[in-house]
Amino acid sequence: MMKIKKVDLFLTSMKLVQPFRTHQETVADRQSILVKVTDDEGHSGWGEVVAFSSPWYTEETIETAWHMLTEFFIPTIIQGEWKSPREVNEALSRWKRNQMAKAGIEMAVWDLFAKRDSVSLAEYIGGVRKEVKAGIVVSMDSPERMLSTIESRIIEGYERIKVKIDPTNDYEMLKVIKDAYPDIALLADANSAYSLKDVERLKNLDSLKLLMIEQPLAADDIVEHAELQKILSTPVCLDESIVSLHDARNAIKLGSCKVMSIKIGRVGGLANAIDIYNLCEEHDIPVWCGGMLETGISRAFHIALASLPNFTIPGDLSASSRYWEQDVIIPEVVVEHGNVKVPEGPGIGFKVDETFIEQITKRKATFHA
Ligand SMILES: O=C(O)CCC(=O)c1ccccc1C(=O)O
Ligand SMILES: [Mg+2]
Repeated sequence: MMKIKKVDLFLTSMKLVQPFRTHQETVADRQSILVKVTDDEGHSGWGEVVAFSSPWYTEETIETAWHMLTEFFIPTIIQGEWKSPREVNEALSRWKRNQMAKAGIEMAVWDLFAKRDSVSLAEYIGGVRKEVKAGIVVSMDSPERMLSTIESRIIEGYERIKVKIDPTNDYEMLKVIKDAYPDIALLADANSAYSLKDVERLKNLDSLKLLMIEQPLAADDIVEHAELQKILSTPVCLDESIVSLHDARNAIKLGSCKVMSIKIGRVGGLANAIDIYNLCEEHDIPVWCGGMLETGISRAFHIALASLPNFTIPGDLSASSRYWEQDVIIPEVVVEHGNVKVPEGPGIGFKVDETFIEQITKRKATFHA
């Protein structure tokens, strides 16, 4: 049994080393909500809300998440006695959606349980890999600048490259990259920039033999994605469309994708992420682990998740230094020979730098049982 005695919220702001550009939004200053839960024995666990300041990726924002946490989710979990992180996830499921806000606190509870039991989070969830494959995302830019960024990343050891595309910047830019690096594992993420009207444009990308195309259509275009996948030989990967196990089930049933990206925040927590992972394994759908321009806390969770055996495709797992001058964890995440080591220490396996967190905190709140 676990009694949660205290919850601390830190609304932080960190400058990205480079602004991150998609067709919808440019992120330069990254706000996050870092969540610390403490039990009655003095153990504590950390989680992170990966919503953005504006609702460009999903409908949540940092402020809606703050509201949900303070008014509903913290009061729901701070009074009970919990047998497992899953039980906390189920208690939160009585409230609708708001997946990233839920995930932020649910993750902290997973870290807390693993720390109390003195096992690494990876081991706690059945992870087997000692290291996981890294991957890099190159934000939208001119083809020349994207090519030179890709060159540096390849030198740093990344073997899988993802680029952002939209209808004004797709085939030609991808062709330039493919011609320069014919052997690189290349995928394109459209973040819903297309509709079925663009089917010829998308079909034209088939000749590039991309690893996959990520989220070409809108988040709720689950039926349209199935139509598109029938026409394309390139595998479709869903990102924004999958925010629950139910969504994953529908997508598989309809044939809306051949690959799925799993992000703990997007799907409302680690328990849901594991459920989606298991469902995909049952249906031979390869999965990979996404990223959210997150701090080291959420990244640590994604590293633990990616240590499960069926994460066969390198994810958006990059070094801390690709995003931040300084990360909130010690040591920071590093990529060596294209891999990230899965930490073996208890819980997330990184020390959380609370002194640094205090420095970047814009708003703080503490809740007692
Ligand atoms: O490097 C990362 O953290 C992932 C970059 C990325 O593509 C992304 C970042 C934030 C939100 C959505 C996405 C996405 O996968 O669509
Ligand atoms: Mg994506």
